[in-house]
Amino acid sequence: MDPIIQLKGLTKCYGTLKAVDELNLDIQKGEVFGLLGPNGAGKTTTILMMLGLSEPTAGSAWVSGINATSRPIEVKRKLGYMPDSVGFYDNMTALENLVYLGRLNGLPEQEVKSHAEEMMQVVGLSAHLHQKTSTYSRGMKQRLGLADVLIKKPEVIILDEPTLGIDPAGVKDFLNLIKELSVRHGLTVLLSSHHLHQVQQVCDRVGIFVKGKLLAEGSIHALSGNLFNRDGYTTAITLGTAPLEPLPLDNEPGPWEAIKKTELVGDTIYFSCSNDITARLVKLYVEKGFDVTGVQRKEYGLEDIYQKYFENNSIEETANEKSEHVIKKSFFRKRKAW
Ligand SMILES: Nc1ncnc2c1ncn2[C@@H]1O[C@H](COP(=O)(O)OP(=O)(O)OP(=O)(O)O)[C@@H](O)[C@H]1O
Repeated sequence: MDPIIQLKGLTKCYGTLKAVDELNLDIQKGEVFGLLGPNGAGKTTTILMMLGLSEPTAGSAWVSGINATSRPIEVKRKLGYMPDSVGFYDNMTALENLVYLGRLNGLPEQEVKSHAEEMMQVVGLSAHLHQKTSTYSRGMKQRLGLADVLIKKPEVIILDEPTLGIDPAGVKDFLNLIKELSVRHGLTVLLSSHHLHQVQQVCDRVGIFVKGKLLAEGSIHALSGNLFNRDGYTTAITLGTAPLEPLPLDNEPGPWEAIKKTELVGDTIYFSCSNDITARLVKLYVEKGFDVTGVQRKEYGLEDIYQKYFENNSIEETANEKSEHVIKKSFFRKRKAW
């Protein structure tokens, strides 16, 4: 099946600055794709080109087989875009707001109200249909924003930092809702965010952007696998009594040639290996009569993946309040021992 989103050599220059640099990306129908990158990486510029709101310098963006640049109006019918802050008419109720937007989007008069009510139900706001949006919390406004995006029955929704300013419980609910929409309704979701933990929870695949280029793209599992291939597997074994030195394995039968480095720190031995031999190591220590009190196999999460891909890129801090603390936390957080 053809990808629902296809970016082919997509490039955007502002004067001498290449904001987006020959971007190639395919996104399949029903996928939840996470766009990750620091401020100024080119995410918004890419989204604007997909929406047909900005013209590429070179290359093309396709949505449902429609060229976003040459047929922007048709593309907008396929796409729903939710910016990081959604505005409503405060003096109108939530339902009135939605009905108004539905009419603007050309929904037939006989179905606009029932469809708006249905969307309110989908996003969990049925109990607040007739409440003025001025009294809505930030989390409720984001849900209403989603209903607003869904009302025109898009095939793809693009969400820019959708959980900004929502409390942790609200974030969890919102992410679950996105996932559910994707699974139940086959909706394709493009989520632009700095919140790595949230992206990890909800996205099938991620793309890591920096300085207009896509440095890596794939499932978290695949990207994590790449790092294992590059850096190897690490297993930490903690013993009840601190050994004087790691076991000399030279004369033992087993896959020990996989071990590249061994390090003893306190009562924990760290093994860096070319493949995963955790189970064999535990078995060996138990057979030798040691009390094994802890075993940990290093797993790469999205934060590690992000950090690794940025290792050789200097990160410019910006004054953008929106994500400054999140970026700092992700990039400069003291690494754990391993
Ligand atoms: N209209 C414009 N004119 C000139 N430069 C621009 C324009 N829009 C964006 N840029 C520049 O292009 C680069 C990419 O910006 P973009 O807004 O796409 O990044 P972003 O990844 O969305 O960042 P953020 O996370 O801060 O929203 C930045 O260096 C930005 O300053």
